[in-house]
Amino acid sequence: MKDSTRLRGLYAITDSKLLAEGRLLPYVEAALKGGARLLQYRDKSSDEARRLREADALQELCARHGAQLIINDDAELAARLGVGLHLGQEDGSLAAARALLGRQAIIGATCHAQLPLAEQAARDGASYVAFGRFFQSQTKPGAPSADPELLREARTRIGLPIVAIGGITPETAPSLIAAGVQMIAVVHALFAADSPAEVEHRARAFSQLFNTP
Ligand SMILES: Cc1ncc(COP(=O)(O)OP(=O)(O)O)c(N)n1
Ligand SMILES: Cc1nc(C(=O)O)sc1CCOP(=O)(O)O
Ligand SMILES: [Mg+2]
Repeated sequence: MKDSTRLRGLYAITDSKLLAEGRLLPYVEAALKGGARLLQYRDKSSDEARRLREADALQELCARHGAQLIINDDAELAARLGVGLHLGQEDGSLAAARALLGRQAIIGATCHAQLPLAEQAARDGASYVAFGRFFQSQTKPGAPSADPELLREARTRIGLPIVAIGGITPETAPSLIAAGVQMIAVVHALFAADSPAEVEHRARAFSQLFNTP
């Protein structure tokens, strides 16, 4: 499948606090049932065995629902599972990750609000570039802020799918989609929910925003 078709829609990102105590798999499955196309496993712990176990289970869920698994920060784990990777500016060389994971792997890069970072990521072999944070984020309040105006220029200068992230809700997502982003990456507005049914409902609301022409 071409990147342009698989890299579009809701991009769900896990959170170890919101998805603790047995919620990881049922909540992620609900997000996938609600239409999430990409799932990022974002776990900042150093418990290698648990990370491998959880990523393995998420890979199986993603395969069942036709979604793509992306590992945050950890190129070795992505290589071990043969899945995608998301790297920030402090997370190591994107070009080296591309060499490790191969041409087909989805590799994303955080570019904050800086088009030159996105242009460099494109040269280094990124599959998508991520800009943010566009709104107040409960998950990462200290992330540098970005103005949605940036997206219009990004669309003309960067020939890769664009992800928007940071405090995005079903109410704020439409303006970003109208500005040309292909994916909306969400943690809190998706997973801070009381039940899997609520997560599925929220995922569906985000996903439907991509159905309109
Ligand atoms: C889709 C997406 N965009 C941006 C980020 C942030 O990555 P990074 O700057 O490396 O910060 P951490 O997520 O590692 O705290 C992301 N994870 N996903
Ligand atoms: C992990 C992350 N990176 C960001 C960036 O701007 O680079 S914002 C963010 C958190 C996204 O979670 P929420 O949808 O809860 O705001
Ligand atoms: Mg990172």
